[in-house]
Amino acid sequence: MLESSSVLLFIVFALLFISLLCVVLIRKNGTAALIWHEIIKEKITNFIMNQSKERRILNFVLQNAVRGDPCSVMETIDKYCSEKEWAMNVGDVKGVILDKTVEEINPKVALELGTYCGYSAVRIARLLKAGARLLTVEFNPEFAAIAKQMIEFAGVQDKVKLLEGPSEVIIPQLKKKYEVDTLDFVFVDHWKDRYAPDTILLQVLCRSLLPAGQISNQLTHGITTWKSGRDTLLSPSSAFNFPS
Ligand SMILES: C[S@@+](CC[C@H](N)C(=O)[O-])C[C@H]1O[C@@H](n2cnc3c(N)ncnc32)[C@H](O)[C@@H]1O
Repeated sequence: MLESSSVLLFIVFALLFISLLCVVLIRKNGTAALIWHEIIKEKITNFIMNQSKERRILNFVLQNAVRGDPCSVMETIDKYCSEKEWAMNVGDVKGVILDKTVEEINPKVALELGTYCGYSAVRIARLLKAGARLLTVEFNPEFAAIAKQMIEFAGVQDKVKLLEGPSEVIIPQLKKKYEVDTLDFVFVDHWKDRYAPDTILLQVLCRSLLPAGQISNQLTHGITTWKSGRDTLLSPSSAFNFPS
């Protein structure tokens, strides 16, 4: 009797110790925090609410933002993601750098690789001048559906075309299927392993209209890598031209 109660006591203390260890780890270690928040906690919340995080973000926007006001949509997404759940939007800090680049380049045709919930698409689209357009590429059907609603709610749907599918399939179709002759601005923000191959794909597609030897220079000079190393802005000094 005494033996079994001391075993039970040991288990309780061991569990308490492990829980305490986990809490300290989550607070002190970035990777542990990421695993807890982004994998374990998110999966539990999705299961309990029977709803994805991206759907929760959209619902929060639909309930709290002003329809037809892109800035209100952006602010509401930022509020949700800073107060409730982190999400992989470019966010308000890096968003300011994105804004500056878009304003500086003033693109007629812009391309975004990686739409997610549409945050950066709304952010870019609100700065486009009349007649300019943004093509944004997303291969996850759930994210694409959410982004479409987000873009429409923000009132920028006339400036944004969402192309659903993998970037490596969409990029070669830009010229013929989507009537793109020139790309003035590319925001590369999809999965990291596609950064280089898709950049090369864009290079190859515009090769014949650029003087030999200038392509790599032009691209190297045009690329700004964010501090986090995650997102890349591709803003060549002159546009990407697609050969006819
Ligand atoms: C970091 S998120 C994009 C965030 C978004 N630009 C923003 O700031 O609001 C990356 C997105 O790229 C998408 N993605 C990743 N690889 C892709 C590919 N090869 N083709 C199309 N979409 C891709 C993912 O599904 C994800 O939604």
